[in-house]
Amino acid sequence: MSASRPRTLFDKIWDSHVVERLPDGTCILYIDRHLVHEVTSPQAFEGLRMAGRKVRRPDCTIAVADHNIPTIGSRVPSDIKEEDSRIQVQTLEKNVVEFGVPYIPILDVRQGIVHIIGPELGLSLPGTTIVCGDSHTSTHGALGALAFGIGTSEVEHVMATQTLLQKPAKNMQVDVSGTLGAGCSAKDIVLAIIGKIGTAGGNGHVIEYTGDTIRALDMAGRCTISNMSIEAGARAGLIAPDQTTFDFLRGRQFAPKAGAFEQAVAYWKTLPTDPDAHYDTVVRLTTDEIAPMVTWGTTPGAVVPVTGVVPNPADEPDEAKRAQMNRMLEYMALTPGQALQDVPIDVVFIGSCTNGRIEDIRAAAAIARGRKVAAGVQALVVPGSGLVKHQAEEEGLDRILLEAGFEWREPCCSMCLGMNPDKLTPGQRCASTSNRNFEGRQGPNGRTHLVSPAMAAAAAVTGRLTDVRQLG
Ligand SMILES: CC(C)[C@H](C(=O)O)[C@@H](O)C(=O)O
Ligand code: SF4
Repeated sequence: MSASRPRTLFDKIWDSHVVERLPDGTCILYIDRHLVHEVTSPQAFEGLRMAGRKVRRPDCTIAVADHNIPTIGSRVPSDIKEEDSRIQVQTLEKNVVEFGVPYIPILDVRQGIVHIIGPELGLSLPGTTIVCGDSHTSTHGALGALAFGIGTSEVEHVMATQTLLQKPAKNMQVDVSGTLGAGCSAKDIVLAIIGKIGTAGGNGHVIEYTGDTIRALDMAGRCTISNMSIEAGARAGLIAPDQTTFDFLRGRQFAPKAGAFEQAVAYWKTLPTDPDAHYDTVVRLTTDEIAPMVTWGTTPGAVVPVTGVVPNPADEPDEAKRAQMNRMLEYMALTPGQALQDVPIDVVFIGSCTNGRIEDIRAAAAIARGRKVAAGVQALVVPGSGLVKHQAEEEGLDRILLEAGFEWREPCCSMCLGMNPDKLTPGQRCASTSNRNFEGRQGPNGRTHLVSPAMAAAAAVTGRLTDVRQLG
């Protein structure tokens, strides 16, 4: 492959990590960083054990438990009540010792959701390849890393070889331009993107997000967008590194230090897509298409501006889509034409690897300040990591939220998915800052409306889905 051909950011990272290209185009890619959690690693470690193999590069591997940890009460693994959860966490703690893998203990302040702590600790760096047995590994693409979610057998393969077999992806550009309107955030951008291209819109592609709206976002916002690339069907998301990225990484625990950092920046500056590089698919949005968004169905693409109404399946010409809409409305207990803002909610969840960063908690606290959670509503705020929690407490955000009647919890995936005690009960309706609204995702027969942190806080104080712009 000629080095002079204009290349995308994706092409550059890919080319620099190919160990071998097989005749059918499949490549063996070198993996720089392997993030490990308790859910998808037990069989992988077991496979190594059976084959008598080691983890080849423990120094490039780091483990943390996040999905199964309670956010309240004892966080000591042997105290976890649910058996599967307890076994997964205890198994991870046993495996990391046996295989010499660095591990962030649950009671360490750096513990948190794997996709929050990667960027936060400087483990996720521009131009690198990052994998994790978790679909939202796309998050790390916000720093200009090629980051894939992988399956458990691939987790074992990476542990054993530090490489991964991958077919090349197609390049997709999603360009967003304009100044974001009042009350809008990165979450609204990505929900609008998925609403436009659909949950299969990115199939087979790696999405690179470009445009002045993306450039203006801080790292938290960029992470939110890249995180949900997977909900658009894409293999990964990418945002070219720039000064915002470099400033964010400087001084972080695992980022290069001193002169090595400046050298790294010089390399990182060569990564952005060359002028005239080819994208297989291009999608453009302007901020005129973005309002505070809310999902009404059970896929992230079933989304409308909060000022909108529940769509009518009768208007959908495609029979299969119409049937799916009917099913979604039945599950969500909504009727066509109903105004979203009239929909009462029972629970609010602010957290997850999509929106569990300090900036998200600040946005929620700004709405909560001086207000009260509506009667009958349970509102959880779950920081994405111990460091986020600590920072929020330094800033007094916990007190603002507690005074308003929100619960302030310990870091974990929490109510993003029902793998720990934080679950919806059947029929409960939740305004959630997480990324998936699938049937039963937050608990059996729970109903999820995906929103931004500010929108979630607004729903908490009014007791219904609410246009945050009305709260000023
Ligand atoms: C449990 C894990 C494998 C899963 C994933 O891959 O994404 C989870 O994190 C999720 O968000 O559904
Ligand atoms: S916070 Fe949610 S989406 Fe993120 S890793 Fe945990 S379960 Fe998956």
